[in-house]
Amino acid sequence: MAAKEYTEEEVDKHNKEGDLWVIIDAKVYNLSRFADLHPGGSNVLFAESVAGKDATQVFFGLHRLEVLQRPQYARLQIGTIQGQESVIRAPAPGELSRVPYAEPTWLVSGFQSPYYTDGHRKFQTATRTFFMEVVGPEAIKCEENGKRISQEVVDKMSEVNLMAMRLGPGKHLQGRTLMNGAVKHEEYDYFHELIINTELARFGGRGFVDGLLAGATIGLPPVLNYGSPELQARVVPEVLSGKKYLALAISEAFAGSDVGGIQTTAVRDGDFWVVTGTKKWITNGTFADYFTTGCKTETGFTVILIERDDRVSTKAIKTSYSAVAGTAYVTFDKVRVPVGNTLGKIGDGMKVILSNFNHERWMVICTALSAQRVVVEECMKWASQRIVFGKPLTSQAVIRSKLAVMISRVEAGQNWLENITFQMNNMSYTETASKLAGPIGLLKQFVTRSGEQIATDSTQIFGGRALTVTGMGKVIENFHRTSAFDAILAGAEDVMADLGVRQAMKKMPSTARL
Ligand code: HEM
Repeated sequence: MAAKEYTEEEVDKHNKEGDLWVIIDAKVYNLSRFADLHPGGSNVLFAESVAGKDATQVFFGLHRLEVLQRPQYARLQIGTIQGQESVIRAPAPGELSRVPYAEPTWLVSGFQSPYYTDGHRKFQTATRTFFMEVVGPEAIKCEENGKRISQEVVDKMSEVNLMAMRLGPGKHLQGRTLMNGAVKHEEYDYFHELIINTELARFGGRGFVDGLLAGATIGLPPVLNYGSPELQARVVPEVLSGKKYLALAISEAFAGSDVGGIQTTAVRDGDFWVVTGTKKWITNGTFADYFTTGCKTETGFTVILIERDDRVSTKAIKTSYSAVAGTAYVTFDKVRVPVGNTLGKIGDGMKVILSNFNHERWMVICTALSAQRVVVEECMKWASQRIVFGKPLTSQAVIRSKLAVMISRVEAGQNWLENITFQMNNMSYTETASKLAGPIGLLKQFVTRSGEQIATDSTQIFGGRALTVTGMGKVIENFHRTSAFDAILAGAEDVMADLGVRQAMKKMPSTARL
């Protein structure tokens, strides 16, 4: 950090080509040599109100704070302004945002919650710190370059048992040290998992949310709940330690939400299944070693764990979100799979898949809501720092009205989510399957419909900046481009809405009349 102090008068003398200083947030920057390299052009820097002056307001109308944190730009700072203190700073690892509605109320000072304990708070701090320090830089890099998450970061996630925790509470956590001891395995509940899902979606990249081994999160539970002890003993440790990767392979070009229509077939040949067919939109499929696969068998629908071999081929599908998710088209060409790899009973695959769907959908709700809250924070900051006609954007009633709707949607979703999470904590796995499928479906469609509205409103607030992949509006651009993923993956929005109502109709008492 440059220690030299200057007065504003001294800085003002450096206001021309070859000798150009500016002040941003009480810090003095020497832009003399940088001016010609400035991505926004050199002439804007020589404007009378900028050269040698305090350019804080104009700077934050055009750049994100992270620009000043990049090493190549941070080193342009040569000192500070005497008697002034810099006030703008990025949150430290683990720190909560103080922007209103940027955090759920349970994390806001002075607010109470019936659901969270001090243990959850401690876990939240440890988890946010971990994500900001270890995962965040990787998230930003991978979202941009489309490369899969590095083994180095996966290894660090395994050290804190992140993958295991993402499967929810259960015996698979026994004997593991969770998030460096921030929670004991017997205390771990769905609110801890909600915290993880919230933290992992805070980096403004929807592709990375799925690239962060979402495939195993949705594909391993069937192994854990329905695999034979031998299969579990081999596969579960490999996947939870990040040594092997796993994907859920249900959807096909032939069938999506209508799981019953799938065409991949498994035919018995002695102690083996011979599996033939294709799967589409398989998250993490490009790099998966195992595929939890929905197959048509003689007696119905059966789920089988298929290990990658030379009869399994995967091809990346170009989607509108980042290739980091490893979305694949998978072809099984007469793959021989031991019958011992069957998950659940033969012909009983629908039960395996349906019970798994609830947790998957709940997870999508958590991450979608978290991403929406990030959008609210971006809009709150932008609307405050963007000056139009001499006033901040927040002075426009139409902007405040959009913020009001956005905030209300996120808060409504959050409250409903916490209620459902509380029920999950107090129901058995089978009870969850029978009682919560409908509410989870309804909540998912509510949250994803909100997401579409939030995408539209935030784009209006950011204007042209929401249309560029980099710069001020990059989070909004990403959200707007990808919010439909949440509305489709794990069950299409309309199907979710319908499921919720159909489940409710089934429970209508025969005694009820107007
Ligand atoms: C330490 C000082 C500065 C640095 C390191 C810097 C760096 C950058 C960078 C990296 C960009 C590319 C866009 C982005 O990544 O956000 C940019 C764009 C720009 N900068 Fe600067 N800048 C500085 C100061 C200023 C100042 C004082 C002005 C005042 C007018 C300015 C005006 C612009 C403009 C107009 C753009 C284009 C913005 C857009 O495309 O939306 N910059 N600057």
